[in-house]
Amino acid sequence: MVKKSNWKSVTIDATGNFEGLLGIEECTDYNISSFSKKKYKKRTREEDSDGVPKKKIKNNNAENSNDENNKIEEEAEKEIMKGKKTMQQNLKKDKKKNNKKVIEPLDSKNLEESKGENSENESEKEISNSKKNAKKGNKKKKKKRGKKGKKPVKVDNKEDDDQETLEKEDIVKEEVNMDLWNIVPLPQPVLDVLASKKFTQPTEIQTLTLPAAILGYRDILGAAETGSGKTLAFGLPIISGILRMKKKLAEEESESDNGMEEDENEIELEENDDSEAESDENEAESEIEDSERESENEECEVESANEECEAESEDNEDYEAESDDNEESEADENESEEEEVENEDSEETTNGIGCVKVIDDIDIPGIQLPKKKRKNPLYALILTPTRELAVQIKNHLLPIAKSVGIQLGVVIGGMAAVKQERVLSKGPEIVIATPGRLWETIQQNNEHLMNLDEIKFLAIDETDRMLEKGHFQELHDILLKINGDGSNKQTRQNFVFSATLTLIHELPSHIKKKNKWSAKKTVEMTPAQKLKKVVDQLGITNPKIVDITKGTGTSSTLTECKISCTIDEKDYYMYYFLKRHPGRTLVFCNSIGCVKRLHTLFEMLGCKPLSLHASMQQTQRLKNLDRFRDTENSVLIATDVAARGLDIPSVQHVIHYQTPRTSESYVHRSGRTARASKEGITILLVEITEVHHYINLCKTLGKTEDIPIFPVERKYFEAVKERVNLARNLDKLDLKVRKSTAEVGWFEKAAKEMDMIIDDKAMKYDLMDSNKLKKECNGMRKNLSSLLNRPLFPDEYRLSEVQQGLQIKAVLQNQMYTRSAIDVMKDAIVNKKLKDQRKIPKSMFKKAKKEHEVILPKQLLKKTEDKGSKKGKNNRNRKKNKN
Ligand SMILES: Nc1ncnc2c1ncn2[C@@H]1O[C@H](COP(=O)(O)OP(=O)(O)OP(=O)(O)O)[C@@H](O)[C@H]1O
Repeated sequence: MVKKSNWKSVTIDATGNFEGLLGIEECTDYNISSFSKKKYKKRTREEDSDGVPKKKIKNNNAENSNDENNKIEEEAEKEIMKGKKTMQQNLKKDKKKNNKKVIEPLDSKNLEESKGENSENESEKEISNSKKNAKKGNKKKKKKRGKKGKKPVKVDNKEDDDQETLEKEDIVKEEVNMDLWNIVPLPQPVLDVLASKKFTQPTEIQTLTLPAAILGYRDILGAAETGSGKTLAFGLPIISGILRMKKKLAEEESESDNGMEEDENEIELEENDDSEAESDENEAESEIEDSERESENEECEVESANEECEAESEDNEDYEAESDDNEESEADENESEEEEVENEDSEETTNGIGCVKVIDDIDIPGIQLPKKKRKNPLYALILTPTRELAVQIKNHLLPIAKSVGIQLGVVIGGMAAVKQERVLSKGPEIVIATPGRLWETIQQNNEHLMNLDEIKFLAIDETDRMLEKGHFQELHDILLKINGDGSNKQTRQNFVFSATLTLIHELPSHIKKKNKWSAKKTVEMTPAQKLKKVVDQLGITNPKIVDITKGTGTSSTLTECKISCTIDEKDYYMYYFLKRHPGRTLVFCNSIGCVKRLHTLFEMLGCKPLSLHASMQQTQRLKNLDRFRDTENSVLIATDVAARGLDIPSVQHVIHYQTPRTSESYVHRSGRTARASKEGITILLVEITEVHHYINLCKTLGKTEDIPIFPVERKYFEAVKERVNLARNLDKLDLKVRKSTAEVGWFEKAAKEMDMIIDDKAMKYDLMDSNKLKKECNGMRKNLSSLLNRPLFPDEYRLSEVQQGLQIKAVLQNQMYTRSAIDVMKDAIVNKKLKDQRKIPKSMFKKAKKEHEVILPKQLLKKTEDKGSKKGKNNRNRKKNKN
């Protein structure tokens, strides 16, 4: 565009009809500049502030300048020739940006046009961005502020609240000392995210694995207790690795671009015979411009990546069709806006200097055009056994990835195919997936998953579960695909993590028996052999093995206990526990049927339980998990789908309603509490048929002592039983009512369809039965609700008095009432130990005394002897007195 201009009047030296012509002016001094993004921004802002619509300005300009353009063009041609090189380089950059567009041979006019094209493209982006921004309104503004705040730059003349945010964030930064993360070089934005989460230092597993993974690029086999931070132990190396790769790729690209530029420059030099000094100047100029543009483009890319990430996170969090529609309609709106903007721009450019002719996909001999820019390749794949875990890992890594412009995508069962397609079409660098859906998507030839054998990072969370025989056949297929012909194996970094990676089972009794008689004996695996098997299955070479599980896999902050009972009593104990020790409680069952039964029963008992199992709808599964997370005293009854990896903050209690079949299951279920150094308690309900599972479990986990028994106050048990029994009966009756109503309904319907005449009497009896049952059911429901309204524990009586105003009592009783299960159990353990100590036989004490006599210094011994003699004298005196 023409930037600065001076106009001089020109005398007309010609004959002809000049009616209506006032005079001609010549532009004598002007500059032509390319349309930089920042300048454009400024311009649009000015226009906006004038309150004049953009389109109008463009048209007016066009009218005024139409007749002037010819002259300007002539003069401009000279100037343009000077800046030809600069233009060419700008052109190249723009071609790279728009990659599908090829500019016609580089004569001066086209250069001019290309300039217009440059500005057009940039302005197109700008306008569409600004429109989008305007639409997003305050939300977007807030986000931008956040971004600005992250940069430790002092900004003057900012809005007050901007400054405030900066100051606040600076304060936060000052408070959080992140020096302990210096073991590895992490980008500042990543450290900022970690600081905001108050992760002031790496956990043990992170300390032991991050340097080898990030600095040594080693494969990692990590076994650490549940809740110890394994996700970041593989997440951070993957993110920082991708960043490094992207940076390297960008450097290589810019190098090859420079090479190409040089070649083209040489051709130019031959053509134009420009002076050396001039070309140097232009080169320098163009370099500066290029670098400016590049940095702008980078910013732009990162921003858009971030936006996409955000959108995606929303996508993934919400599986509802409703939101789908909204998103789609929003996308449509944006598209139409962009179209509008395109039209505006084309009007502008055709009227002004930048007249552009664009031909798609034409190769110009002698000019090597940049390859069509490929969408982000897939760098990393994270595989998990459950959908919830995949979503959780995404949520855990998202803020970190987002801070450095890396996108994450989730591929899990239960997700709508359209949504799945959309997620992958964005080209996320990291895909987190469950094996089943991933394999399905691969088989549908999804473009983003085509080059799985070229991925640079592979993480398998809960690996032992994933590689178990009979599970996840798809995983083996996926691994075959990833390993391909084996050529990329060496360049891929692998992460294998689990809390039970090195847990070894005792041989089952039937194999032991078999071993007795057969010559071919099955030998128990050692942890090393188990790891080797994993390494072989995955095709990993020379991994760094870190095992800090200390044989158990459970956290040291976990308090374990059990309740031995009959199968019938399990409901009583569970109800007692939930009522006596309110708190976020996760109850595990071995089957979906059991989950369903307990859900109905405890719903009737007013415990408002949530449930989670594999045959539920994915939306409901995630909703229930969220509710459980958000409600303080909530109860989630689940199968083992919730056992692995789920990180729900502040789960206080885990109840194993049924003894888990494997020790791995016990470890992972129990690991939902006592996470990240917090305390938690796990209670195992063991009935007689489960004892052998319990014994196996203790053996595998290397327990030398029986798991201690949780103390239950028996005095409340009658009231507990009464309620639970009533609820059970109600449940049974309710089922009967539903059955009979369904039967009557079915009979009537079938008779109608078959045009049968029904015996009214028989029908009447059926209906009477059904109504009678309903009445009975309602009566029982009333009884139960009045029972439930009464306090179960005496403390509760006093609590209700408290509600009437006795506040001092409230404090005391509240303390009594909410006494935590952990405290109760800890007290019980201590008391039991004290009792056991008292139980030590006298002979043991004598022996101990003898040992002490050897160790104790002579002086002390004398004192104790003196005391003993004094005591002896006193005793003798007492006896004498008595006599
Ligand atoms: N460096 C850290 N400092 C403090 N907390 C951390 C740190 N790293 C991770 N955490 C937190 O610890 C909790 C457990 O982390 P994570 O889910 O990664 O554990 P895990 O070892 O994978 O557990 P599981 O074996 O059950 O899957 C999370 O809430 C996470 O935010």
